[in-house]
Amino acid sequence: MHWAFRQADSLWRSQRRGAHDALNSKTAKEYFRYQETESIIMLDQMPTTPENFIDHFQRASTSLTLSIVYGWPPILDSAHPSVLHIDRFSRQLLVAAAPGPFWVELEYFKWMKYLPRWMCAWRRNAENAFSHDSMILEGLCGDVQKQIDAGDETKCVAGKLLKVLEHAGNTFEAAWNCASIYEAGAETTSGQLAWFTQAMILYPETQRIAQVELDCIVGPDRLPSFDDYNNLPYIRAIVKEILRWRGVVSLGVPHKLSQDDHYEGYLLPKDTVCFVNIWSLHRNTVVYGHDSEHFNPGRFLDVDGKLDSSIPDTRDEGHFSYGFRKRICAGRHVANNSLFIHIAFLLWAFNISPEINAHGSPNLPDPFQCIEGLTTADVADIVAQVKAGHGSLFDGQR
Ligand code: HEM
Repeated sequence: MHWAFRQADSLWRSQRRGAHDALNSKTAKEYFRYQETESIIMLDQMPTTPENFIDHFQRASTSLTLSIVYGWPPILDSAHPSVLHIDRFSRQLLVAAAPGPFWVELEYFKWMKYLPRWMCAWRRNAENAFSHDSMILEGLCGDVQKQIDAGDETKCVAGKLLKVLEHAGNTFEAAWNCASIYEAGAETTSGQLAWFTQAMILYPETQRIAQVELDCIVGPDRLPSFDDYNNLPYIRAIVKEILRWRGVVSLGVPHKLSQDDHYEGYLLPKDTVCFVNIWSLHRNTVVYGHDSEHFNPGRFLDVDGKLDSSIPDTRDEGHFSYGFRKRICAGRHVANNSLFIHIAFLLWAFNISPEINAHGSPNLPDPFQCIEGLTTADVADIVAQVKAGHGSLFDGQR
């Protein structure tokens, strides 16, 4: 079902090909417009309820993924049923993927699969969640299929995958395949933004360096955009460092060995479930230096301030948060772009600082009010002008 956990068989290969077509570095540029729109909405809404910053991040990430995967217009409400659904779906997945009740039948107590259903709460929960989710996901894909049948040109990922998988005659797989992208893309990006907020509070000097860069390149009279990408190396270094310092998938995605393997004299038998300790790799002082525990975007810049992420085996990412080799995250270009533009917008518009408590000292790091103030009084005006210019993108919201 969820193809991040699927064996690398022929169906996985065709899904991966479809996802590559839809999410590769070149195609990812087609989504710039959506990503900028989500940043504008975030800037517009954040000052009203800055304490709910995580809700704003979740709304933006879910809305973007729905646009990319199913071609939806932006959703504006962080309590929209789709935001809540993706949140519940991801939590279920985390529980199912972690060693625990859902592994009993699969791995260690195989005899338990012969127990009657009424004795197995884990099986009932999994089956109920599966039927419920399948219904929602098939509905989402079904809407796209109707558009295709009506002859509408749809550029969304679901449209592309439905065409690829049509040959295999497997629309149910297409529904789960799209859902895997939808799920993989939403919570991860918003989680990274939450860690970004914490980094800005704990390392205010990095926030100031980034804001000086934004002042020089963007200035106060317009919003940042992807056209500034090459001229904002420090913001791009922040993206890499957030993923290294506090990657949201710090133990990777568990995979089963397809054959016996040997590591440092140990036999790892076929079917062993393996995790990669990415957290530990990111604290390797030989690779990242003696300050590897700390948040320091400067580690990704050379002496001329240019981006330098030449860490072996990371496909130029400079970290392992997107996984490895043929299973590497299919959406990493989209994720990097989202993080870049959201972070540029947030630091252009706001100072992120901790709440000061009744004793005059900051509440670090939690609980905290993250947004203390706008960097310039004109932010609201500029956002309003840009929203007016982007009129069509804000039409037909769900
Ligand atoms: C900061 C955000 C993200 C992080 C940290 C992240 C991380 C990961 C990791 C660790 C994997 C598993 C790699 C493995 O199996 O070893 C993965 C797989 C995947 N990710 Fe991401 N991801 C992010 C965002 C996205 C986005 C935005 C999308 C899509 C729009 C996406 C789509 C996928 C897909 C489809 C897979 C399954 C690939 C496969 O098994 O072949 N991810 N991601």
